[in-house]
Amino acid sequence: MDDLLKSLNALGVNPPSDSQIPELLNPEEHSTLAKVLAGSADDLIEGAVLSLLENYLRSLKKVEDDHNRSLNAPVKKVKIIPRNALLIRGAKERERLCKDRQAGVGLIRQNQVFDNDIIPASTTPIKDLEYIPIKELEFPRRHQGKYTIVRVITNPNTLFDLHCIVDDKDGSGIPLTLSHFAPSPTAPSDAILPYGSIILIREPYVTKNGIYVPAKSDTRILNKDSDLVKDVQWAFPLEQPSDGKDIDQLMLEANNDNESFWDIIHKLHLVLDSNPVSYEATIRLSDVYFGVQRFGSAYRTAAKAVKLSRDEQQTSRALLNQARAAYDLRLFKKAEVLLKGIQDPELQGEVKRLIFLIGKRRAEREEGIFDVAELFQEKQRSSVPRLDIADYIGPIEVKDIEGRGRGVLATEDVEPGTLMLVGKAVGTAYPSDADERNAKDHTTVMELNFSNKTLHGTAQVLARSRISHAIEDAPFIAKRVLALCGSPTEPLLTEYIKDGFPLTVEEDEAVAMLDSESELPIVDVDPRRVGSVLKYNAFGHASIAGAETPCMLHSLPAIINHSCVPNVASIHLGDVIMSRALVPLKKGQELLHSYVPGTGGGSVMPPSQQERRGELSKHGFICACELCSLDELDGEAKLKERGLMLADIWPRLADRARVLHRAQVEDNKFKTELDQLLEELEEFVVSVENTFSDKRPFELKPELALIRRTLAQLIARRDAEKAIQNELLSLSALGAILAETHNDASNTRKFKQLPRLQPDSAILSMLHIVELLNKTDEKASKSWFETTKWAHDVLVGGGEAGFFARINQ
Ligand SMILES: C[S@@+](CC[C@H](N)C(=O)[O-])C[C@H]1O[C@@H](n2cnc3c(N)ncnc32)[C@H](O)[C@@H]1O
Repeated sequence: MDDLLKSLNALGVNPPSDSQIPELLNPEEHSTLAKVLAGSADDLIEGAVLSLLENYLRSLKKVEDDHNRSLNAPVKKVKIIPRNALLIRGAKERERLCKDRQAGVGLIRQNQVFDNDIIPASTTPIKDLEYIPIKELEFPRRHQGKYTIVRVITNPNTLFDLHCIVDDKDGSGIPLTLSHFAPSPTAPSDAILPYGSIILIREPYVTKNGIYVPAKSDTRILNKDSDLVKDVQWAFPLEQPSDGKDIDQLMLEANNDNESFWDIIHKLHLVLDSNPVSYEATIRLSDVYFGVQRFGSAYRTAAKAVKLSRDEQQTSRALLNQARAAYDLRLFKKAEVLLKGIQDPELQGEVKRLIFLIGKRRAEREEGIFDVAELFQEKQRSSVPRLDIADYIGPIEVKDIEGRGRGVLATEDVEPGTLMLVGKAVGTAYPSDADERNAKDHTTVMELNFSNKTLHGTAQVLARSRISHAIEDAPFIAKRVLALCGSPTEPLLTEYIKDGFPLTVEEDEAVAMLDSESELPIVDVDPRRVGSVLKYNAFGHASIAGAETPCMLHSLPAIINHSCVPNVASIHLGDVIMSRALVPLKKGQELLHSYVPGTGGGSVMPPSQQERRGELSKHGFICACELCSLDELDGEAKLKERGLMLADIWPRLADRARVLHRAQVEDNKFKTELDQLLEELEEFVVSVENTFSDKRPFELKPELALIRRTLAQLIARRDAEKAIQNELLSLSALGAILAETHNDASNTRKFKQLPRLQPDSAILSMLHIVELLNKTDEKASKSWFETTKWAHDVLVGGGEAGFFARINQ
């Protein structure tokens, strides 16, 4: 990949964007991609780009073939390479990576993963394994029943995978690759696995390139005084790795807020290596962990700082950090206890603020009281929003549902608009999280798995790593991830589902895990299991085409099963999902929302049955919802005809409509074009309408909604009445049922049933009706405005303040 990028750069051509990456792998897309990448450059450049893309695919094929060959090679003993040669090789690799990083503007990193189905993570407990030294390892094979212990002797390189040279107590050296080890591609590996770290590797898998560890849970980082290594005599001593900087200098740099969090963490580790009892370095380390969302580490480090503190002021400051971390981990009782211990008068303001926030979070958790308007604003303030809210579980329960695994049911009859549940993501990855070091250093990760032919983009890879690391940081969240399904055919992990829902751990138990003096109870987190949980449960994992969208996992919302016509409106606010009843739900009725992008909101053409089936195919079920049954009535031929019309004719009509809708000057040319387009749109509506069977008993025809709305926008200049009719038809197409008295100005709830799909588009249609009526019938307009606010409250929540916060966005 680097070669491809360098060659494109030499031609003066931009690298492919996140969303263009999948096209690199599809030879049929190459000519279009070459055209787009070459832009207005001449044909010669376009031809050169095309041949670069073809070469790239050929080189990938070669990598795949080499890999497959190596898997079938006869087993041999590893060759022990002289230690010096290995050290030089390690240093060179690192130098190359540093250079790449420095030149890293627009850098795309490719990460080809081969392991998935071939090398599963080890599950054998360490006590059942026997030690094996490096010199007895063989390749290619997994050493079942064995473990080895190695020591990092070169500073590692990273890109999720971590590469370094290690030796064992006999002094034999070998390259080591640790898969999924880094939480981010820009995190300096020295912060994650400092030089000198001692690692136990369960059932090591060895290839011709050295030891390859497929899952982080196959390793344990051992303390130097651990029973397994404290008496070991290492054949070679370690050299001091402080990059030649003295401790004061490192501490000074670690206090610089302009440095990246991971760089600071690295420097603080070096300081603490030479002075483990430094309060200053420990408290600073706990500060910095908040920035990388490591609240468990922040908590434990702050607790250490409390012990190291030398006066009241230092103790108070460390207690405050520990309380903040407990708050972030939603351990409110513990946070309150810690806050009570803070004596420093200067910190009382912050103590009060945290007590206030705890009260707010409790009201959210216990009573479902949320300030939606404030959440909208908070979301707007950040490009990578992570909102401060508590989860809420409304009148719902989780039960097994025949043919669907588990599902979420209402525990009482509820009215539309009732808040059913609110969930904050267990882990969130925004593609730009990969650029934390420097905004210009755009890192795109493409992970291509040859064995199962899947391709993951930056956010998806990041989410998997981050969630795996988050579990390690706060092991009590393991359940919230690993109790979710890993695929429609794989069994659930019994140890995580045995206590049922809501997948939380009692606060005292969680605190005991964090406070434990011994090493933390280790949860076996196989990042590949986390990856498959994400694939079937995360929002933003739908397809690689969503490479630029965030990827996030919400444990309870993930249990809601799918319908193309939802009965709950699940809205996304940053990393939060709020689900409200969209129809009156009966006790025992199953909550259903849509897994298919485009059914939730925005002015996009709702997906056709074929597109919905495509999106759902990985889930292994054929949807039999209301809409799918209606589409069945249309028959194959008509569905196909509709699909073709929408793919071929609609985009061009929509483009022309967009231009005319925005036009400022209404000259003769504009008028002729508008007449013509209106005529074509009316004809198009009729043709699309004809693809729906007469047997459909109601108006749910999502594909007509956007066309009707577009027509309404254009026709409004000519005929307000007709525009209103089209908006009403658009709402019906989204599943709304109008009240018989919807013309009546005194009726502020114009619907028997609110739209079931695309709530945002529906709100826009309603606002357009308000605007159109305002010119002719102020009373009716006001009444529709009240309806719109009510509809917004039912669909999205937040009352009037929420409505205004949202439409002002
Ligand atoms: C996000 S999970 C939903 C929770 C899941 N039922 C469970 O027990 O963990 C998605 C999986 O649920 C199942 N599922 C969801 N909606 C379904 C439906 N309408 N019909 C059948 N299975 C469904 C599929 O196995 C799908 O892969």
